[in-house]
Amino acid sequence: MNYQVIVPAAGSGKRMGAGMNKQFIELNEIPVIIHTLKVFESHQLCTGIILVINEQEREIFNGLITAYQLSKVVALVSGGVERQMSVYNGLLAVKGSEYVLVHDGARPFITHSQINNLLNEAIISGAATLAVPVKDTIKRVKNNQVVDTIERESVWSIQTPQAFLISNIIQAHKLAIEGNYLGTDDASLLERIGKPVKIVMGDYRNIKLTTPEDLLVAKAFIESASFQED
Ligand SMILES: Nc1ccn([C@@H]2O[C@H](COP(=O)(O)OP(=O)(O)OP(=O)(O)O)[C@@H](O)[C@H]2O)c(=O)n1
Ligand SMILES: C[C@](O)(CO)[C@H](O)COP(=O)(O)O
Repeated sequence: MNYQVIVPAAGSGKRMGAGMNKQFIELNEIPVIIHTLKVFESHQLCTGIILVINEQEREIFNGLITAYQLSKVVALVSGGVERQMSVYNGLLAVKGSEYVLVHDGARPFITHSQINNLLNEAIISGAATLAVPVKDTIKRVKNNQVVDTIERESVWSIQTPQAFLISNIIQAHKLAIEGNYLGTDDASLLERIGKPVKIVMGDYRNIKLTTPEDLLVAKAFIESASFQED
């Protein structure tokens, strides 16, 4: 099944605190966003990458796309204030594709096999997300006081990519806008309108680079060569 992918990269990287968009931080002398884009560029079923950017960084992104010869980047779309708005802008640029994937620019360790597993489920169910079971004990807390302990077997850490039928995810985004709902991922917009989303087992290495210690982990993944692009 062919697909297009939206890659939101228009954040500011506040929690990373690098003084620049974390997409440009280099791992093994290659910017994070390039690691991410190369995986989709080399994935046979991907017919187009829609990259969502901060307008002020357009020249930098254009330069990188040229330098790394990323021929599948079909559009550079302006992002919004929140991730959800950036993805919505990306969705409006998808053309001629029944399925769409959404993948954070800041998750450079995605692999072809994970994408394939996700696509297989999306074909059956219409909507799917990669995720991994949480390893810690999770408690609900209010005012620094434990409220209760959540049954661990029912809690998963949600990753990207997430895969959707294009018509369903556009409808979910429109209804979220109408309802003033802001979610931290796209699957939640389908959940709130009662549409099922399947979980596909992801990989603990598919981390999102969010805070500075994530960079140490990322460097370790790369140096140990335990991460192999397949
Ligand atoms: N308005 C936004 C906010 C986020 N993103 C993108 O969504 C992904 C996940 O977001 P996050 O990790 O929160 O990135 P930042 O928003 O850059 O980080 P922070 O929240 O720490 O500022 C990133 O690839 C980020 O660039 C986006 O395209 N548009
Ligand atoms: C979409 C996501 O990466 C799934 O884990 C996550 O929800 C993004 O959240 P953030 O608040 O932008 O870090």
